[in-house]
Amino acid sequence: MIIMSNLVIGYYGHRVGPEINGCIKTGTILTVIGSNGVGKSTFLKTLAGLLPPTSGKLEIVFNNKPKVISYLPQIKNIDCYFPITVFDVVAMGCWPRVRFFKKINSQQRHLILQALEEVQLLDVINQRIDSLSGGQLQCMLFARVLVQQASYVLLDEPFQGLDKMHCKILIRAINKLCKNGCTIVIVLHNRFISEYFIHRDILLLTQHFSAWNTNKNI
Ligand SMILES: Nc1ncnc2c1ncn2[C@@H]1O[C@H](COP(=O)(O)OP(=O)(O)OP(=O)(O)O)[C@@H](O)[C@H]1O
Repeated sequence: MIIMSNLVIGYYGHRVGPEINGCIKTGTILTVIGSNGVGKSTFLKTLAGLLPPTSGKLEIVFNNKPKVISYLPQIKNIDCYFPITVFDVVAMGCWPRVRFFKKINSQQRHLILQALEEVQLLDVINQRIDSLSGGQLQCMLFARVLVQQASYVLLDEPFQGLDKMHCKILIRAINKLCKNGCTIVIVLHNRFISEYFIHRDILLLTQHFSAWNTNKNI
């Protein structure tokens, strides 16, 4: 569960967007919507621990779950020209457990193959990532998220540039994660995608207020 009390987010003490109060329940999918520049990505970065709250309180409760938060930034912020294969990128999801320069074991290899199968990328496993399409790249990065086996998954516009087929693949994988007890926060521009999520909640951010809504008709 994530509890936010009078949470104000921003950069270097400068406030961005409204004050946020509320709670993200464990095992739910929260979609964050709002106009450009209102602070959706800033909110995710704050949840990921990459930015400190400007003021207010943010509490992330893990209980007995692993203290792992997986964060997938917008694809425009990712260097896709690095000479590395699909397998290697997804294997990076094991790093927190394996540490650098150690070999992955057969169990981890199985996890990587399973994640690539989930997003239907097994056939490009040994390809360099600069040979992938935008949709394949996005799915590969999501496969890395799956390998991390996080308690919280934070996704910034994961459907950006995806066709219908790849959207379906991702929606199915996100719902599966949720069924397995993961808590997921997704920044979305197309709010209608949230209708396909199970156990969903919506957070609307505007310049002046934040509002929660469990029904889709915001
Ligand atoms: N690194 C940064 N340093 C200072 N200000 C920033 C930084 N990144 C973003 N901002 C500012 O914070 C505000 C919110 O940006 P953010 O990216 O969170 O908005 P957003 O709601 O995700 O927008 P979009 O829908 O366009 O992706 C914007 O005014 C932006 O200029």
